[in-house]
Amino acid sequence: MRIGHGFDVHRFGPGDHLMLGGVKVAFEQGFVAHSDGDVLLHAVSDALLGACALGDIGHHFPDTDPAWKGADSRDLLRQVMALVRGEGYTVVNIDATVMAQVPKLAPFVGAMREAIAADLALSTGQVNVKATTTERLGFTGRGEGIAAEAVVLLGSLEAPHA
Ligand SMILES: Nc1ccn([C@@H]2O[C@H](COP(=O)(O)O)[C@@H](O)[C@H]2O)c(=O)n1
Ligand SMILES: C[C@@]1(CO)OP(=O)(O)OP(=O)(O)OC[C@H]1O
Repeated sequence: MRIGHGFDVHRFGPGDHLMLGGVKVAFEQGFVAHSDGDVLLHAVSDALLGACALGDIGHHFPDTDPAWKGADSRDLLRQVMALVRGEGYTVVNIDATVMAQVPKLAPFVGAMREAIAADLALSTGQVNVKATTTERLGFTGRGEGIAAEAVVLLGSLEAPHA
């Protein structure tokens, strides 16, 4: 078995929606990013890569490469999962936390879990997403951006729970 951890931050900038966990969330700002800025999927992707000692998404999809300009982070996540399978692993479970003072995310959490589960060929019971405000403290609390953290547990493709 292998464990992995991911963390990512994106600041708010001009825009009218956020992509979070593969879900479009209407908002008065967007994310500043090379890709669609989906900070939750980036944290999950980094956790998967971390569990396999394969570096991070900045290594695999550099923000200097025009190929990833405006990229759909669900595409990046699926590519990361292909790398994980190539190493002989599958996901046992994922737990993620989004730190966001705004917007209110509880109504979107179910759809985020479904999107992540679909991209990784998991059941929704293997994917948990949580949100917390950080109580108006720090950059997230001031509403300057959003942070996300994820941990994943991988098992071997032959015997996932061994
Ligand atoms: N952006 C957010 C942040 C939090 N929630 C939900 O509100 C509840 C209370 O949050 P705390 O900051 O006190 O941890 C919690 O259950 C979160 O799910 C949210 O929907 N959107
Ligand atoms: C996702 C990538 C793709 O170029 O760019 P960003 O959307 O800027 O996201 P970040 O987490 O800052 O860096 C990882 C990059 O690989």
